[in-house]
Amino acid sequence: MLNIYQLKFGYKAKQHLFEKLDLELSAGHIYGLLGKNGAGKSSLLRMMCGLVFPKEGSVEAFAFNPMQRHPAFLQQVFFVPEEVELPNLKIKQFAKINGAFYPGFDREKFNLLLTEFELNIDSHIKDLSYGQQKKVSISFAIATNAKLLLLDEPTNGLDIPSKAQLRKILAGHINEDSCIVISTHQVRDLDNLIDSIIILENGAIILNENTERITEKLAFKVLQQETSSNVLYAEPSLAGQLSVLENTRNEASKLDIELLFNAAIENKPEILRIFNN
Ligand SMILES: Nc1ncnc2c1ncn2[C@@H]1O[C@H](COP(=O)(O)OP(=O)(O)OP(=O)(O)O)[C@@H](O)[C@H]1O
Repeated sequence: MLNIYQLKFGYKAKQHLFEKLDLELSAGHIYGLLGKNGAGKSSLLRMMCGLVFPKEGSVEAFAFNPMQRHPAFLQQVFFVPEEVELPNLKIKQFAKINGAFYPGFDREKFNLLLTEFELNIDSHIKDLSYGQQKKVSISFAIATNAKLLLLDEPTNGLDIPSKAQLRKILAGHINEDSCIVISTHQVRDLDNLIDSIIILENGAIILNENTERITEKLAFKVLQQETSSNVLYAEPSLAGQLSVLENTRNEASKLDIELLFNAAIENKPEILRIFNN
């Protein structure tokens, strides 16, 4: 679906945000893109849809080079930025004008999603709250049926019931021809939705694995003390030490994305060793 090879990129001539970054995304998956503030998550999403260009290396998305901004490519990709900016129109006018650009745009689906988010298609966008505008943007993005859906912090600004609705909607939207990449710090909002985790750190991808393989290789446990030599990372909690261990005994455990992220940042060499074995 998308291949990034040996990517070098920076906004300034001598400062590189990415160095030799490789990434492969497959259709049928919902990826969670994680990284610290400033790691370059939004920049990477922008690169995937051809809004910024690499200095070296290549990006290929379903046989297109996003840099060329070919209409047939742009019709198949949709990026929802963290801060949405919608035009001063009624929702229905917005959908009519912009939907024309996307051959796969499904008006009925758009109406349905608006209803699920309790929005009225006759409302004027300028009368909506920030969270409501975000819902319009996400609904439109999903209704385009784009192959590649890129969402930057989609749950920011959404109220608690809407986060659950968004999870349900995205889970129902994914199919074997499409791929969703969600950049987020709010990992708990997307728990049980994301099926693959990408961690971006220091200009490179240090982890790109599906959740099954992660729990095959790692165990997430609450320990009363750090007794096991397999502990890769631990942090205190009221219940005990929240710990990430190498899963040498094939134990079943539930993935804790936040803990995984902290383990990957704090103990990168060991995490790399385990997944590259
Ligand atoms: N248009 C721009 N011009 C110059 N520098 C930029 C631009 N956009 C982003 N940057 C810089 O690139 C770096 C990565 O920014 P980016 O927004 O991609 O990171 P991020 O991982 O999405 O961060 P956050 O989690 O804080 O949203 C930051 O140091 C930022 O200041």
